[in-house]
Amino acid sequence: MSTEELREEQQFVSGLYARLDALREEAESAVSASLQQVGNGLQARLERDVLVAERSGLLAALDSSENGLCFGRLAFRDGRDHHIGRIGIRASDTERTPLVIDWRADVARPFYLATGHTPMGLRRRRHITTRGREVTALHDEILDLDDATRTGHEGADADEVLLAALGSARTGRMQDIVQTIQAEQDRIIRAPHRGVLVVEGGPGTGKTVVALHRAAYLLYAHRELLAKRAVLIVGPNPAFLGYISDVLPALGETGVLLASLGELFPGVTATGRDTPAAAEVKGRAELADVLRRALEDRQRLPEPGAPLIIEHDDGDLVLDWEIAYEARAAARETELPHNLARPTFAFHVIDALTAQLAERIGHDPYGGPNFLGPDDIAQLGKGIAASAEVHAAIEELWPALTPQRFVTDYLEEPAHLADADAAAVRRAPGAAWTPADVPLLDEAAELLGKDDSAALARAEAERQRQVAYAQGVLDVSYASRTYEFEDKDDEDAEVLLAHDIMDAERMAERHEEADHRGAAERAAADRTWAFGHIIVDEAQELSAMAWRLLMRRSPTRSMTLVGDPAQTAEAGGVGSWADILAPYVEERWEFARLGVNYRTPAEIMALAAEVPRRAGRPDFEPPRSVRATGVEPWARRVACGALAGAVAEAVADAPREGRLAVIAPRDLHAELAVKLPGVTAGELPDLTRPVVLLDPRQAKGLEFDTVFVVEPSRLDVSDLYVALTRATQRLGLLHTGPLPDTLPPGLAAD
Ligand SMILES: Nc1ncnc2c1ncn2[C@@H]1O[C@H](COP(=O)(O)OP(=O)(O)OP(=O)(O)O)[C@@H](O)[C@H]1O
Repeated sequence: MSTEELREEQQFVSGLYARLDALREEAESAVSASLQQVGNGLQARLERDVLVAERSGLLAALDSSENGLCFGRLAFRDGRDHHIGRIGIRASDTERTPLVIDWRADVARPFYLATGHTPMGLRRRRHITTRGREVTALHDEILDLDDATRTGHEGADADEVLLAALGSARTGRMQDIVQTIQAEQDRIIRAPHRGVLVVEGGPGTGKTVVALHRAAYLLYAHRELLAKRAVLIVGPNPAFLGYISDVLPALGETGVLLASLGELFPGVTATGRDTPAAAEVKGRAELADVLRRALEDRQRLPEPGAPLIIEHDDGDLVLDWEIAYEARAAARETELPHNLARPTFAFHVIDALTAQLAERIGHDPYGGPNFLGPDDIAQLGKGIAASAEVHAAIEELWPALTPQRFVTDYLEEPAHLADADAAAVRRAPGAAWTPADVPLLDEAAELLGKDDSAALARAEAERQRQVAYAQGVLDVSYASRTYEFEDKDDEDAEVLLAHDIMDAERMAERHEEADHRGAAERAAADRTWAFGHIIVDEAQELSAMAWRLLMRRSPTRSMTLVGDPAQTAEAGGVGSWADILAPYVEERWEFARLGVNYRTPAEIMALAAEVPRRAGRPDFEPPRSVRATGVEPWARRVACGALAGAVAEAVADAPREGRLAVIAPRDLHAELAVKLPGVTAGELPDLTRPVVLLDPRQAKGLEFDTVFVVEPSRLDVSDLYVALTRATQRLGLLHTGPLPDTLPPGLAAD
């Protein structure tokens, strides 16, 4: 009986792959045919571009669905029967019957949420396990206890599929979890996209993976908006972003920008590192005010009685305190950013100097009216406005500044800070930018403002061009027919049909929306881009200044923030969600908690939980581990000079499967690396290699089958907690001195 079920399921899945192949072939030949098309004129070009863009996006989605295309099946009590997969696919018949439903569609929801208690209309839920295109196993859960039919695939343990996924060897890249999303995670993934949602959870509770699936879900449910405005995912560092970078493409989504804070100021690469003290000072909210005052300092006046003397063909001009003061007051009164207020300052200075010169040249010694007429004065003014010397004087008093110039000058001579703080942030000329500098640059860019009238004019011209371009397509009905390979609850399927689109303006917008990757790329290059949704991982690490930057990128405050205050490492990290959010949304934010640890086995978590408990939080409750392995963590004390050798020995003895990390203080890396042939280390380690050497900060957010923590007594509380919670199977500690007080005495030797 069970083989019969398996055979039937295989037949269905094979048919599905045949349909996938056919769709792929169609899309491929449509792309190559249109690329060969050498039509002339706007209409032909548009026809080709629309097709190529749409079919290329379709192809990418189809390609990404090759593995695990179909992984579930729902049998409803009312007779409906749906297969669930990575994407929705319809048959080629005239009704375009849905063959498989996208996991994000509402109708797929019982796959994740239904329980024996709340069956959501289900009779049976089936997990389909595949290897390539072959169906290897079925797991059925009976949700309607009155239903006596049995398939022979009823599992004794409903979590079998989940446990298999969790116990499998790591690859160095995060995988998607569409097949095993848990109910508490599903609720977060599908939460409404408006407003701010905070997701808190301990290590391994799936915060990162849930955030990524939420991005995929939001792009599906609100594609109109989000494909155009793009989704931003902020992670702690580039290595981490590399680790998670496969998940969204595997879910068929590319309209997402992954970036660390240090990458959020276009044109700046933050490769430097701050001391903890410098990062803390730079992250304080008061820095916004400090920079504002520092900029006011750059709006200078000559000393009273010591005016600037400007050489001029018609005699020296005197730019004194009074003239500069009046000009500065007028410029400040505009309340425009510094660079945009500069023309007002310049205008007043030039005006005053012109009056000065006119007074001198046209002066009637006999007390009569000035000899010069308005035309003569205008002529004089032109001469002054064109004078390089006058410009230099204006530049000295009210310089045109770039954010880079201003922040560089500020950090070389920090003002408005206590001496110790100023000493912490002072930087040497030519030093590299650090991630904590990026919010300062962004703040500076706001204070300085940019004259973007030329860019706006260009954008408008481009829009007009797109509209004209789209006009051509309205007659091209075939060319703009695109595939709906997805069912998306039918009523608002994502179909772009030219003949549905009534005016060229709207068509131009639609064309722009279809360019998902384009939106993410455009966003990456535009400091003022307003994202459709922002997801922040390790949100507890961000400083007050970093939040200011992110909130500017999210004027609609559509955000998901995930984090774990117990893992806060950065001194500048903000303590509570309420403190972070109050300035921006007051109390209007939602909170969700994830309470199950899917990564760390119970044995390891029991040890890790001791760290916060012994560090002053005796009531600390870690997330509950979903599995135990029976393997206890161990500690090995070795003689001082024997540490690297002992680590190498432990690595050599460890099981080969999966990935292994040695987590050690940075200054030990050189001596450890020598003893670990083939190890990967440095700023951007290749996490797919079998053995990786990391410092605790780099290990944040990552996971490995086996972890060795070296010299735990040298790690502070949160770094130690993070390091201990990275293993999915085995944990060992290697140390030369006594273990820290934050670990229980009598930890088993291996
Ligand atoms: N429902 C699930 N099915 C399968 N695997 C899951 C599920 N939920 C989480 N996982 C796995 O658990 C591991 C931990 O997830 P993730 O890294 O997202 O946790 P986290 O809360 O961000 O952890 P940390 O705070 O320690 O970085 C990952 O391997 C993830 O794929």
